[in-house]
Amino acid sequence: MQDDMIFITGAGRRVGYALAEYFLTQGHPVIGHHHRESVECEKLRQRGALMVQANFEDEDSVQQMCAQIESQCRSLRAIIHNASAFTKTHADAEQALPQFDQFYRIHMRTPWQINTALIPLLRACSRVSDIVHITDIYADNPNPVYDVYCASKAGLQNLSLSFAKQLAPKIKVNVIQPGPILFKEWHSEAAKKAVLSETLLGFEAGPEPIVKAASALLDNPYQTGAIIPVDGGRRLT
Ligand SMILES: NC(=O)C1=CN([C@@H]2O[C@H](COP(=O)(O)OP(=O)(O)OC[C@H]3O[C@@H](n4cnc5c(N)ncnc54)[C@H](OP(=O)(O)O)[C@@H]3O)[C@@H](O)[C@H]2O)C=CC1
Ligand SMILES: Nc1nc2c(c(=O)[nH]1)N=C([C@H](O)[C@@H](O)CO)CN2
Repeated sequence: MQDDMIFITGAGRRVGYALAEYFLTQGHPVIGHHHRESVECEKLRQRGALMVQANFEDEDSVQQMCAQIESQCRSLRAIIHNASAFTKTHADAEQALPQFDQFYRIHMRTPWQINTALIPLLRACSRVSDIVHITDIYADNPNPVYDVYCASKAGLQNLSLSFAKQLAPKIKVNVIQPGPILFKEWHSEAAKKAVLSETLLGFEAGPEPIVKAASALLDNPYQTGAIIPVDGGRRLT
């Protein structure tokens, strides 16, 4: 059983993996969630992280993951909700309707289910503990091409504010809103160029700015209910 662990969802790749690497390097015990196995998962295991698997569309899978965490962890320093799906809304309504379930489950129901199950471990932390939800600047100002995704991120953002009200002062709850952090492999060069032309600072950030924002939130004793854009100014254009 370990104390004051940091639990990161979607830790098997990209931003989530960068977060797990950083907090391990800072000396924190880390629990990393993954949906699919990856080379990065094995690297985290080799560094001593506890890796847990779950499909966030399946509430039983999530419940089993939470039970596994409770059996191996005496307290949590933080939960960072990073896991997410990202697809355009299908043009065909019949294909779009299942996306509502997918995004609702991954972005709203599962973060709520995890927080609710693991609040006792957050309260058992030796100091004030944290929940960080990673949403999107699109939660405030949606891109209609991704309307269902955006609405689910807005729902997560609103849930975050309820958790902040419910859990203070022992647990802080904050939101990070990324902008163009890491494109997908399916983004065309033209699409990337268009996005960055609308981004004041003009470059694809990489995961480090999100790591910096998460670390700053955990270190700041006087932020809860905060919503922090990390977007190169994209939300202003
Ligand atoms: N990348 C960007 O430019 C931006 C990112 N964001 C947000 O930042 C966060 C990190 O972004 P990024 O690293 O690109 O995220 P990814 O798109 O790479 O997804 C993160 C993880 O979510 C997990 N995931 C997807 N579906 C499921 C599922 N059904 N059950 C469990 N886990 C699942 C995946 O796990 P696995 O790999 O194990 O399958 C994946 O590694 C996300 O919340 C994203 O919405 C917001 C705006 C911009
Ligand atoms: N889960 C994800 N959410 C988002 C991603 C991503 O890769 N995974 N990417 C974006 C876009 O790249 C956007 O930031 C650039 O237009 C948004 N959300």
